[in-house]
Amino acid sequence: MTIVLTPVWSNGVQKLKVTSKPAAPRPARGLLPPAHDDSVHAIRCINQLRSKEQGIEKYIYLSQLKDADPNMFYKLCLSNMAEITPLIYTPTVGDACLQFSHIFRRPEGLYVSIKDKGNIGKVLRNWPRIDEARISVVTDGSRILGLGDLGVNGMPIAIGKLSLYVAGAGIRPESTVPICLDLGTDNEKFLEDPLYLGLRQRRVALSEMSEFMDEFMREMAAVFPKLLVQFEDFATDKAFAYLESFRHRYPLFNDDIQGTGAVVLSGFLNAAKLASEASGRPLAEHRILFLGAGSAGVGVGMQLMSFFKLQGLSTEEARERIWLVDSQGLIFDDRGPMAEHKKYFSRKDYSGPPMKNLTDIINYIKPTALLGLSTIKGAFNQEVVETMSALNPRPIIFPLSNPVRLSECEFHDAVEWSRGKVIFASGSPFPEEQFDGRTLYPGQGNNMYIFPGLGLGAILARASAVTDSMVEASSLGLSNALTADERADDLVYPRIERIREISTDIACSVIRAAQKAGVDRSTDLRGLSDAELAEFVRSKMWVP
Ligand SMILES: NC(=O)C1=CN([C@@H]2O[C@H](COP(=O)(O)OP(=O)(O)OC[C@H]3O[C@@H](n4cnc5c(N)ncnc54)[C@H](O)[C@@H]3O)[C@@H](O)[C@H]2O)C=CC1
Ligand SMILES: CC(=O)C(=O)O
Ligand SMILES: [Mg+2]
Repeated sequence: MTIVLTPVWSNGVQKLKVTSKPAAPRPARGLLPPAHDDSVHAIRCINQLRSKEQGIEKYIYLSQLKDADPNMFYKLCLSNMAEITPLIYTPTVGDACLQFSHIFRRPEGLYVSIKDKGNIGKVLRNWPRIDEARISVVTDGSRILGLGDLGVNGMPIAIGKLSLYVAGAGIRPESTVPICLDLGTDNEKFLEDPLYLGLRQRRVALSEMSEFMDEFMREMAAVFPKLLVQFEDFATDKAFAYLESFRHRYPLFNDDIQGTGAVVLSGFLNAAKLASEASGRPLAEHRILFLGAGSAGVGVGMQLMSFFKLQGLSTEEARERIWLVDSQGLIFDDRGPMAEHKKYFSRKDYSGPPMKNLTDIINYIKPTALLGLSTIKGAFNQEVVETMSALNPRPIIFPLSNPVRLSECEFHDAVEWSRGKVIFASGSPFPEEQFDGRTLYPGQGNNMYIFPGLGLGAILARASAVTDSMVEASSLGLSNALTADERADDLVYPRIERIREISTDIACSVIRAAQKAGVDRSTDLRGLSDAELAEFVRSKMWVP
């Protein structure tokens, strides 16, 4: 027997009903080989996975295993997080997206295209598990990782993120809804590919897309009243526009802007302490330079304002400690017209000639931290890392672009060029390195640490909106989750194997923030002590 706590709703207030249910039935006698045993089968499955050489073959195997035997798939994920996450998520999911129309075997998720405009509700109602739906990752495929416009081939990113919701936060598999919106693609290669699975047309105009998005969100709320929406990998202008237009009307967040902001703030809080211990400079004196000023760069910049405010700086003082560089160089007012989202961090204190060379910019700003969200492979070259190392006893260098092949810098190089001093976190994983007889560990500054716990907290609180305070709480929850052992190894993020524990901490912080903001509709959770709340969160996690 399994004990089940079911939330029941009465007059908008949630109560818990305790019931028990029998364990899942075994297949009838004769339908499994005589010596079949689940624990041995787990070994068989991991051996089959490891026998495949290419990442994409492993991805296909895991995708089929998930379809055939979701329990075993998630069991393997949970017991081999460090090995399997890079296969179902970045970097391998990037290859899966690029090749999606060629490796496609079976439909998974929901496709809503511009041809459905006017009938979107009807399409959504075709989803087979409407009542169970709690979390949807929605992409329009217009900026998948750093790989650009992949159109409907972006579906694997929604699927991969949702697999991490299940593995990392115990969201029930049947509660997840991957959605890919097909509004056309400007990817020439795909438009000419006879196997491409999306509409063979260019992206529609922004005005038409906005009408589509209004209808889509309205129908989502009507068809799935308990659903939280995560916007994923929309091109930057749309990412900002749709977050702003919908976040006050529906429970939703943008992972690239807010999730990435939260994960980097968290790692930065820990990294800055290590760097300040080495330099003796106060935390408030950190200076942060970004290469890349898109949804991720600006989203992280906005969230890092909290780092300085936590040190007692005013909003204006916080903003002055952040510099942004885009493809045209340092962003400053006198440079001329610029996209709306870049204006907030545009410098008013520089009016010289355009400054493009990254080393020159570093020598001018003297940053303590260099963050990459530019999609430019190798942009943090030897000269850049050495310049940062000459300025700082422990330079903070976070090449955060995905997937691995677009990373601004590899961990091995960063360690060598900084003579082992670098404090490093990257968007996609790198192996640990030996230097001077010590083992050095790279952090993975990826929103995968945040969204499972943020989503779980928002779902359990039945939040009517995802507030800035909830996003910040997820970040602080993560930065406080480091154990003494992890701190002793100079880690800035916890080990991924502890993801469920971390997601519990994050979810609790998010629920408390939702309560404070008054957006929680599960008001009975307000009366729980912190220990009871953590127990409640754990009890809600699905276990394969
Ligand atoms: N680690 C993580 O958790 C996350 C990482 N990312 C990664 O961040 C990257 C950027 O994403 P978005 O901001 O949404 O994309 P985007 O395309 O909007 O932004 C890229 C930015 O880099 C700048 N850039 C391009 N070439 C440059 C050059 N040569 N020198 C300097 N700047 C240059 C562009 O001007 C733009 O400001 C992607 O690789 C994405 O995978 C995004 C979200 C989360
Ligand atoms: C990690 C992620 O969300 C991205 O690279 O877009
Ligand atoms: Mg993303």
